[in-house]
Amino acid sequence: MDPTLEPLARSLREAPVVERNGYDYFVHGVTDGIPPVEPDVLRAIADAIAERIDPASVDKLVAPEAMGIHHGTALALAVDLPMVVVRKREYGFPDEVAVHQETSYGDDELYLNGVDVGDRVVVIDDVFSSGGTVEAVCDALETVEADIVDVVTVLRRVDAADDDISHEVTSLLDVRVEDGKVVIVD
Ligand SMILES: O=P(O)(O)OC[C@H]1O[C@H](OP(=O)(O)OP(=O)(O)O)[C@H](O)[C@@H]1O
Ligand SMILES: Nc1ncnc2[nH]cnc12
Repeated sequence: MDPTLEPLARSLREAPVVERNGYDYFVHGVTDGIPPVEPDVLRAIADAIAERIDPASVDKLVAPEAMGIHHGTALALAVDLPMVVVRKREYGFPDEVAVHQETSYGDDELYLNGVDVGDRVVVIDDVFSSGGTVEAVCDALETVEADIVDVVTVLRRVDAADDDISHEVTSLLDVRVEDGKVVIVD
């Protein structure tokens, strides 16, 4: 493991796990904003993602609401790129694209604005679980004919991920939940 991610790994092992619609949902600053996420952890995440992408060949970062936003923001500051938020709120702008998001424990509508034809984008999110959110965001980006350069999530739940998704996803840490605890998978 990247040694700068050790504090993140340590705190994940202590995260409480709650049941959400039959799904083992861990609660952590990275994925939920509670308990507080330490600046060093946020910085280490942004730096580790920055190392995995080539900012010179990217026009915009794209982060889904809500928990992609703090990681997208920290990365945008680190690599000096603009960031678009995929909202759960409809604006009704002429080029808005609406997609349906299905997660491991619920569903919602997502609305993409602010990405143009040919934009080279990197998608950033906190966690890849079933892959439903990444799939919905990528569908919306394909609808506007953006060029999806990379999809990066901080965490990947290897015990929930659907391998049959259309885009390769890079994650900083792979995790699973076992006996009510988060386990880091090497
Ligand atoms: O791979 P999936 O099964 O789609 O799960 C991952 C998604 O689930 C959470 O979003 P959610 O919309 O539930 O909540 P949030 O608004 O707190 O980000 C998380 O932030 C990811 O976007
Ligand atoms: N906070 C969270 N904990 C565990 N799995 C998740 N999948 C999406 N959000 C999650």
